[in-house]
Amino acid sequence: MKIIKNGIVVTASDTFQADIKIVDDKIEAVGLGLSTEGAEVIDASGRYIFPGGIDPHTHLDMPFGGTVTKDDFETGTVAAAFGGTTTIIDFCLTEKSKPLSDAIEVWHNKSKDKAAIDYSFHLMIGEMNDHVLKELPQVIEQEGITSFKVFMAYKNVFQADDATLFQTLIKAKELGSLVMVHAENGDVIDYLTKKALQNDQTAPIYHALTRPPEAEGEATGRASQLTALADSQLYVVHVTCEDAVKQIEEARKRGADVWGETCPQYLVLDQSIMDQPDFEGAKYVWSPPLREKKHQESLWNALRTGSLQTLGSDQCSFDFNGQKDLGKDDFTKIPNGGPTIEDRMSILYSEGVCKGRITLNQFVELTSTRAAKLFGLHPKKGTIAAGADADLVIFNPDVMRTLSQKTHHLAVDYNAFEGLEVSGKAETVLLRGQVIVENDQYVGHKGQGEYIKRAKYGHQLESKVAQR
Ligand SMILES: NC(=O)NCCC(=O)O
Ligand SMILES: [Zn+2]
Ligand SMILES: [Zn+2]
Repeated sequence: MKIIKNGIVVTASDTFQADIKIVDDKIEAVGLGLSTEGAEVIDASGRYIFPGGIDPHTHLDMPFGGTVTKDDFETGTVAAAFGGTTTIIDFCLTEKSKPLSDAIEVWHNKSKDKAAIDYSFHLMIGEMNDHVLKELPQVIEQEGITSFKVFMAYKNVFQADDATLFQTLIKAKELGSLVMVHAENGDVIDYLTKKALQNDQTAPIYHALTRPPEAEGEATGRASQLTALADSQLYVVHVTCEDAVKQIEEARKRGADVWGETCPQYLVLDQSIMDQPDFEGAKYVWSPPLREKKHQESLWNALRTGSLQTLGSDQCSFDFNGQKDLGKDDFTKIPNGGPTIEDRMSILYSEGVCKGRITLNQFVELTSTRAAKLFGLHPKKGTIAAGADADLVIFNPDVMRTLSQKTHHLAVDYNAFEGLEVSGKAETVLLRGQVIVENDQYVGHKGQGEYIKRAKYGHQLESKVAQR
């Protein structure tokens, strides 16, 4: 038994002083003056206690562009734990010609006995056909995978057509699951990319210039309309720009169930960083790309007003030396993505809460509670309440630190936020009642993270349509 004493408990709805009693892997009680008899006491004076972070968007040990992400389920989840994240949902990539179960087995093999924190999978749908339709109910019932990802971009690689997206929306509704989209117009991007290369525009900045905000806005609007037509629900991953935010806001005003996620890189970095000499811009090649600075204000407003509901990391790291440089002479060959899993929560706390853009409770909602609800993990995860898993972060708001590759816990050879000063630090992290980070050390063990089967219909509880 453990008692965390004297901390300030913060949930998505409340902030209050209380002790937390933990028995085995669960929270047994939250209240003032809990008896410490026979308990191991953790003093949290002057600290906040947050529910463990839930990162709904990661790519660990993922093949992409002829290489594989540098961070895998071991290094990536240890780094996540240092940042206060105790659950991730990783994207399981499928191949069109193979059964879905093959891909899921591959992802289990990548993660089993490796993950330091709890984990689950979303499943990519590349093409809708009779085999997929037949397999989906089993995937949901046996694997507890209740969310499906459709890529509207990456032509000739992951991109699915509108018929696939539409049928996935219809089927997901029938099966109580949620469709997620990477919303960019892949055909337009393909055309712009080919034109750029014909004009010898090969540097990293052209990655951004060939993927304009309009291409994201158009795809977001199209996916939202198809969702309304299918009377289904949609979660838009990595929203980067005003164009896409507007589409989500309009869809929500019309009463549609469209939710959106943004990521820390889009909140604090802008496109100008990609136009550096010596190929440095390759470190910041994401899809969708970093935008002009003006878009950051739209994203912050959307987080504050509830038009965007979650913060994912989109962790997808490649070394600068030896991986990003595959695209030295051609930006289309730079593997897309960056290291963000560890700093996701710190950046939102420091840039969001400390700068008065969001409240403490919104911080918890955006980094944990809403993802738990939308993806069928709540109330086991995402809150501090009797009966929930004791996934907890004891957070010191008074520490100032500088984000850097020298001090991060990822394997990748650079930090996307190098030099950024942040306030606050996840000092002690508990996973299901066990301390896994304390005194700047990882004290858990490899494979401690468990695979989580998620519930169906979680997002329906958040549904505007269902509420009506
Ligand atoms: N975002 C990115 O650039 N890489 C990861 C794959 C994806 O999410 O599209
Ligand atoms: Zn994506
Ligand atoms: Zn992603």
